[in-house]
Amino acid sequence: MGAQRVVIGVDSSTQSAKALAVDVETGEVVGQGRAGHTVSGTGGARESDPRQWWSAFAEAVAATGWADRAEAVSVGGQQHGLVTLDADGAPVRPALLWNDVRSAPQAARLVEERGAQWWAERVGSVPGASFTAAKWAWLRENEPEAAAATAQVRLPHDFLTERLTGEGTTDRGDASGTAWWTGEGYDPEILAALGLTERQLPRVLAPGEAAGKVRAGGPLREGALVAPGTGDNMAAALGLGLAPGTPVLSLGTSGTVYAVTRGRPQDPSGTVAGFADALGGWLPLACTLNCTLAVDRVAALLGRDREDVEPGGSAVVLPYLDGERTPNLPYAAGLFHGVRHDTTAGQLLQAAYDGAAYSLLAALDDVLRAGGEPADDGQPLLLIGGGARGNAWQQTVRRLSGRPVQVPRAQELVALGAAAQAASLLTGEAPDQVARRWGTASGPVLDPLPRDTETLDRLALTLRQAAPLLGR
Ligand SMILES: Nc1ncnc2c1ncn2[C@@H]1O[C@H](COP(=O)(O)OP(=O)(O)O)[C@@H](O)[C@H]1O
Ligand SMILES: O=C(CO)[C@@H](O)[C@H](O)COP(=O)(O)O
Repeated sequence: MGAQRVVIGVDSSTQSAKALAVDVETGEVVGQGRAGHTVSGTGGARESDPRQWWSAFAEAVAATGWADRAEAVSVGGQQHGLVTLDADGAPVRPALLWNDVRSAPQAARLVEERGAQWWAERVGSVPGASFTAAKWAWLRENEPEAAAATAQVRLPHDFLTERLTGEGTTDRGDASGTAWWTGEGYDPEILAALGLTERQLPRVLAPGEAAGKVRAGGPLREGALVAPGTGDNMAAALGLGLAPGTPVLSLGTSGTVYAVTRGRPQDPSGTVAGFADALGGWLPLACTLNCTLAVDRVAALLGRDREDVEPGGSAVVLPYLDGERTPNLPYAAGLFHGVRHDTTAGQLLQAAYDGAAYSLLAALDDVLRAGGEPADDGQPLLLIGGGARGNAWQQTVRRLSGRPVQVPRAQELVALGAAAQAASLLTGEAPDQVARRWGTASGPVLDPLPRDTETLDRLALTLRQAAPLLGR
């Protein structure tokens, strides 16, 4: 028998770095590690120090016990974040994260200048506040000295990959969240309008092309192969070995709903972002800013455990504590409505789950349609992310979707997808094929429940009627 071959996959997400050491042959997780990040900012601001991502990465990787032996590594990271580096490669300022909504006016201006249809056709997405282009426009306007000091612009996963290899690289999945990459290359017209040049951006690797090798002095074995990495949602799609048309709902800091599609999506309404996946296909996706953290915050305000929900009542909660992206309400705050004397704390908490799941489920068919895949209500919805472990989340999704829900036993699908990318460099297989061989998507399928149309209608009506309160 040959020696055991192990790779490391990392998820550098909003709240923490999570690393898995995985046996290439069997997919068995042989070691894991986790280290937290700090997100700072009040109001609409959300920032993190990229140097802290790097130390959390090193800590998480070391905790797997395989850092000095793993043959290859890959990094999946939170999408969109603007990392600005000076001429020496040091961060000019903290990174502006995907959920920083201060860039909402700049996003609105970008869309106003050229029209939503133009953006959807040109880059697949209508840029909202989360997109890197809007963040760069915010920086130029609000901190011109920082923009002027920026020699290189990176995304979170690019930053970590470059620290490993010394090469400025990215991949098509993460590049598609910038709003300055067309699906074929960087768009010179958009870059010129933003005062950026291609030389400031990383090289976009082809799917399966190695980013390089680990340099000496880092947290991993020198010479280990480094796979391209990608955005966290693209990595999770790889980690599930996702076939075209299978819908996924991810419940984490962000809520996302997406599918791999063969067709290039374009949604001029802006609800669905037309991302690329990490292979040669597409990943239409809708994303909310308020998901597990918002619901946990409501539970804490009510003094309840997160599982302590009760059915019934007339309360509606729109848990838009961070502003919201789907629907596009960056200036909104949370709203409690329909509360009566007999409303219980458990019903209010359930209403917060309902409000957080509502827009994601409402966007599910749009996601499939945008990529030209048929919507089939009988097909199981794959439920992943930290929230997927919670019973209240599972029951909420079953009740509001009316679909069968499959909960993969494997956790940390972003890190697993990154590990599959790393393994594919060693075996020559496609990364999604590796994940299918590892059986990462398998898990119990929960039967569908009758769709709770009464709650869905109440949420839709409240959203419409509350529009003046949720706008600017
Ligand atoms: N057993 C559980 N039940 C419900 N929610 C959970 C459970 N475990 C973790 N979570 C939620 O998962 C979230 C983290 O999910 P994760 O997918 O790791 O987030 P991210 O990758 O965005 O940092 C936490 O905010 C927490 O609310
Ligand atoms: O902005 C998006 C997708 O467009 C988010 O999904 C981020 O990629 C953050 O991911 P998590 O930290 O919640 O996993």
